[in-house]
Amino acid sequence: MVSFIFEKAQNQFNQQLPFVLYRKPKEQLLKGIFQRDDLLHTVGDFTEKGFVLAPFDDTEKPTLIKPDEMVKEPIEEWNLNAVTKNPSISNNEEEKKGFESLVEKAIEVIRKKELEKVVVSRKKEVQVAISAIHIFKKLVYTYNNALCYVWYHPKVGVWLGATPEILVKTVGTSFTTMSLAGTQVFDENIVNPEWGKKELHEQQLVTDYIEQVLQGKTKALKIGDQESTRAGKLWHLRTKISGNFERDGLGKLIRSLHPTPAVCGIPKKNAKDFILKNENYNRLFYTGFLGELNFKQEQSRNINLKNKENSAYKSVLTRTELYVNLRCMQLNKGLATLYVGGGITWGSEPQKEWEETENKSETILKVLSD
Ligand SMILES: C=C(O[C@H]1C=CC=C(C(=O)O)[C@@H]1O)C(=O)O
Repeated sequence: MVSFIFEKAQNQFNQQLPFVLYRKPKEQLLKGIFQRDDLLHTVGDFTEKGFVLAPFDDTEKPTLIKPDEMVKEPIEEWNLNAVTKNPSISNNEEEKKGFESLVEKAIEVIRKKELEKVVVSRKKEVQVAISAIHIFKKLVYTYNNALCYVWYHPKVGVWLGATPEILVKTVGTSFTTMSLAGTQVFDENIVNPEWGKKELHEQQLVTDYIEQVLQGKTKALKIGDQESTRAGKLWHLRTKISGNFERDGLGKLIRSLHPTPAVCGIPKKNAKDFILKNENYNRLFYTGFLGELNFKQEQSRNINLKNKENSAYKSVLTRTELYVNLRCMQLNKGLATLYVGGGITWGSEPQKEWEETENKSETILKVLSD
């Protein structure tokens, strides 16, 4: 059976019109949002509705795909046999040396106490011979716990990814977010991974920072326990955080969270300055955020259990669900640019940080090959 959602996405590509296809973590439903014109819409005060894709640099405006048409379709068996050859990877010694010296520089600045933590990153280029939609299908099949997406705008290009990190989810005026940091390779013989001091400290810094920026701006703030969470072939440390925010305060909430120290650092301004000055490339949408902004959700509530006819009424709540854009890539005429990074603290070692970014790049590399 030909899938309507993929046919529609292909038509949008052919007509150079914006769209996004995505599958939320653990859901068996594909969603598509299609825009009828090719205008590059942006988000101003976060009261807009649509699918947002925001860059790392929070001084630049997020883009918005207008939901002129929204389609949902259950996930089916797709034919994924069309892959031709393995990607050729351009990794070389110079890239490794360059990244390790960036890490050394970051450690130096941390030792001078100008920064407590900074996330440094790099890009990696790979030639691929498969289409964006095919890569997206493989992401969906491979990563059940991630938000998988393919996003296209004729004035920006194609982005794809499978991210494990929530920036913020809101329903009405309640929100949940998470502090995610610390990485180790998944080993199927280990059920509960043990964490070293460096990782525990690195992740705690993120939790403390989020708690601090949300204190005073939100109510009923709850910080969960540190737990291990799996993202493909990796483990991360995570703490769930929840609370309530002011009505009309969504923009303020998002702006206080983004970019979190899981992708930028502490203090935020110094870390961002360090990144912009030293990384020597533009992160664009990597470590930005993406997802549904101000969607409507119908909620049924029982108000009188004795009287069945009047037992339920429906209220409509506004819902937002944004993810941090990690484990992602940009696709341009067969050239895939992958983006990977890691958090640097006092205990970091350049060689290990390089290996960590190599492991992170496997999330995407795995679906680019047979
Ligand atoms: C910056 C990335 O990951 C972040 C999220 C989880 C764990 C991280 C870490 O262990 O360094 C990073 O903070 C990336 O995947 O490119």
